[in-house]
Amino acid sequence: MIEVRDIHYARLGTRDLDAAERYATDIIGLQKVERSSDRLYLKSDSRHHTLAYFLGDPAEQVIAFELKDWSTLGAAHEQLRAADVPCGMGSEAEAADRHVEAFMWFLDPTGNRIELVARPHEAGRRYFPTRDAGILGFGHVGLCSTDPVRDQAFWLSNFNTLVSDWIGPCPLLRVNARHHQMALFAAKRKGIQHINHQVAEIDDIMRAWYFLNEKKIRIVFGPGRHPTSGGNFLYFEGPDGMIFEYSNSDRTIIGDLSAYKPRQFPLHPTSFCMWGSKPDIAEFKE
Ligand SMILES: O=C/C=C/C(C(=O)O)=C(/O)C(=O)O
Ligand SMILES: [Fe+2]
Repeated sequence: MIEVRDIHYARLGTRDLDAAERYATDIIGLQKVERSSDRLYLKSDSRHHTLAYFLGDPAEQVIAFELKDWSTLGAAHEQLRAADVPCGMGSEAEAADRHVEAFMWFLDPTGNRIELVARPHEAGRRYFPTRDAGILGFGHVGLCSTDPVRDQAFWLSNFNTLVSDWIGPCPLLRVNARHHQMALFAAKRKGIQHINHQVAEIDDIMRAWYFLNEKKIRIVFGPGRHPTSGGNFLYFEGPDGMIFEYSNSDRTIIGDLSAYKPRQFPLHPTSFCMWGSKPDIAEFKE
């Protein structure tokens, strides 16, 4: 069993780093920590970065989880290799590019590239953005899955992943006390379906709604409230069609974990928003 602590970063290819930088800093409210001709690192909390853009194909999208115990990296690689999962160890140069001491990569059954990182770098300075969006940190991703039942089995059998809730066949998965760090949404493609940043309160969601409308950013879902995590949310479109979400999903599952029962929600609009907001996101439609 591979034990991970939390989701750590997303890495996205883009053909236009300048546009990505403007959007990430001026619109989302992330802080630029480093920029070169082919890299952009953005931070949202105490870590060196939680989102990186590289000059390349926007279809290349990666998420990373931090291992609970850095010394299990070799064993994790061995476990996945023995299970015939496409995987490999990262080189020293690739680890330096990710600001981690070491890492490995693998492909989930849909073909999503996932990285497992050991000893990722903290920042010596706190997160200090130029736009105050109320961001508390990187929350979770929605990941596209061509078969959520198959991919759920992959995550449950290889990792310390637990189901918090389902919407139809799609699981919202946690690896720690927070409601979810990854949700698998049925799609015809691989890739990241949305990237979530947690914000402090509902006022941040509504302030963002006015701000994004003023900036003519396409809102694709919300403002609303998820019955699953209980969070208020707002989804909006970013560079290369990536969907970003703000939410204040503060539901935690602690104490006697065996007593928590994952809840099954039907594939119905009320399972996505309890207020009645309708998504303009393919994977959130019935
Ligand atoms: O509408 C489905 C999404 C639910 C939630 C939630 O419960 O917070 C998410 O944010 C998500 O899965 O991405
Ligand atoms: Fe989300």
